[in-house]
Amino acid sequence: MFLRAGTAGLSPLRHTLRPVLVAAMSTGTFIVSQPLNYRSGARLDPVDASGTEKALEPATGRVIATFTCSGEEEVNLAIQDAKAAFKIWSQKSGMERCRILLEAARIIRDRKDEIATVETINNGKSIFEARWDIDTSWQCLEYYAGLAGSMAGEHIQLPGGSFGYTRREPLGVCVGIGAWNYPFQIACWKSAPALACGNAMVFKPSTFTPVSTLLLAEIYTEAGVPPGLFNVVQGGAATGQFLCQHRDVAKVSFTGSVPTGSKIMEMSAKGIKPVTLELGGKSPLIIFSDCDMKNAVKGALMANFLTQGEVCCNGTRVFVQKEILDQFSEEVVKQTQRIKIGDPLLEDTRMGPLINRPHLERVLGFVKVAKEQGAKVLCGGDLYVPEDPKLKDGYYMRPCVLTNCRDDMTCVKEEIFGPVMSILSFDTEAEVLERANDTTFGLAAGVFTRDIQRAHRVVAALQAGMCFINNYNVSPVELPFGGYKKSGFGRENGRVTIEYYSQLKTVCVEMGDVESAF
Ligand SMILES: NC(=O)c1ccc[n+]([C@@H]2O[C@H](COP(=O)([O-])OP(=O)(O)OC[C@H]3O[C@@H](n4cnc5c(N)ncnc54)[C@H](O)[C@@H]3O)[C@@H](O)[C@H]2O)c1
Repeated sequence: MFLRAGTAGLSPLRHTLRPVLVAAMSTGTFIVSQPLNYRSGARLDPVDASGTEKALEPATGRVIATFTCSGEEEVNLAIQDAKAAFKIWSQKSGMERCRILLEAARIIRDRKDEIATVETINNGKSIFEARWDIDTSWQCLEYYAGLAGSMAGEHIQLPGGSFGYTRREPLGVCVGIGAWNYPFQIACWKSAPALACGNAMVFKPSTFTPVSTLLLAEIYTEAGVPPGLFNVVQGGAATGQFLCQHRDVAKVSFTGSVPTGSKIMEMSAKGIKPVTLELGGKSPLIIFSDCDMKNAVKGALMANFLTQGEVCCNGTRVFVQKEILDQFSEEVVKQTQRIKIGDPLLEDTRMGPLINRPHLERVLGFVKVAKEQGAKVLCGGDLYVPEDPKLKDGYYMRPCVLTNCRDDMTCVKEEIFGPVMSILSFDTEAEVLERANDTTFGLAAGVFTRDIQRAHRVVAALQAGMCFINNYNVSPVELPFGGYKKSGFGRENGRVTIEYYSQLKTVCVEMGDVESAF
């Protein structure tokens, strides 16, 4: 299969100058030779640099792209370009924006396999899962396309026939900064509401996963957004800082770690820019003894092992009521050992490699410390070397289940961001709530029980922005997603996100004479 390049909307000159992209889409062969920045509706190399980076294929450890990180001048150009496109886009009606976003959603849906393949190659997650990510990506565009046409203000009657009204207006040029675990999906979850509200966006992917966002940029162009409306700049912290500090940026939406989120907030504070922060977590999953055991076990695996455990909202602190601890642990281990690890492009693989070698070593380090602190490894937690020789330099490990865990252990307190589940036992509802909330994070939480009153009572008491009852880690785009406490603020998805990408203008209209104090 060949990677199809979206070309509609490009000038003939640009089109013919465009280098031929890539390559056979199988593990060990994919190379990106095209530029990875996107501005004015075309791929290009940045005019200045703040270093170079290499992107890897985690399955094999191969370099698939070497790229230049954008310097200050390139960031300026991307933002100026977005400003010009904003002038055109913000004047369009909601229905006009709706049609273009629907077309972009259609193209993503049609190219799902190809985009999922690129995502799998650059991120390492299984192709099975990557297709889910692409589904929640086009669904997000469809959802906000649907809302674009009905965005409206209010009309408020005042005394004497006077009245006021409100206009819901876009913010301007928004910046999106993404993490590496859901590269395409994060770019969609930020850009869809931003564009639906009439904004432009400059997006910076993680340096580990620069590739798939370019496909989104090309798709937006093909669907008919004005050139410059969605630009991509590549780079790390330096490029991110140029974006956050830029005076013409109206808003920053960030997905990543707590320490970086705190820096983003500081930089944005100087320009009084609103920020959305989607940060890390150490979420609790509470399994009561009256649960449906089969579903609770499936829920625990969903809560821990998607994308090799590199998921912000994972329920990694699995609290199990004492009566069922042994039975639950035994079943979880059985299911975990069945997870097929290996080449992420194979249809039956369910766990691919971690993102890179340092991260793999960091995750294995957490397992080592857990053992030293008294945890017992029920399964996994060690390196995995696939039989296929082309995978020997990939970053694989066996998914790990730890038991005998205590609340004060490092593996229970810190975000590991790898396939490591910590099982803790509890006696009472009051006790488990106290312990579940004893964390500085508050992204997600889950509860498995057949007692409907208990389920709602428990989620009401949990300090987390996204709570699941009798399931875990499903992401319907209709539901708002975001954190409490140090997991951030602002929301993505759902109707409420319109509030985070727009502002209200109030207009007060006098129908009589001015009543003056003078
Ligand atoms: N809440 C969510 O929705 C969500 C989703 C995915 C990941 N995450 C979190 O993201 C983290 C993992 O992602 P990561 O390792 O890419 O996080 P990270 O904070 O290291 O990087 C995130 C992004 O910020 C950029 N960046 C780094 N320093 C910067 C700076 N000083 N100024 C501006 N930009 C800067 C990076 O280049 C990258 O694009 C985990 O903590 C995970 O929980 C949260």
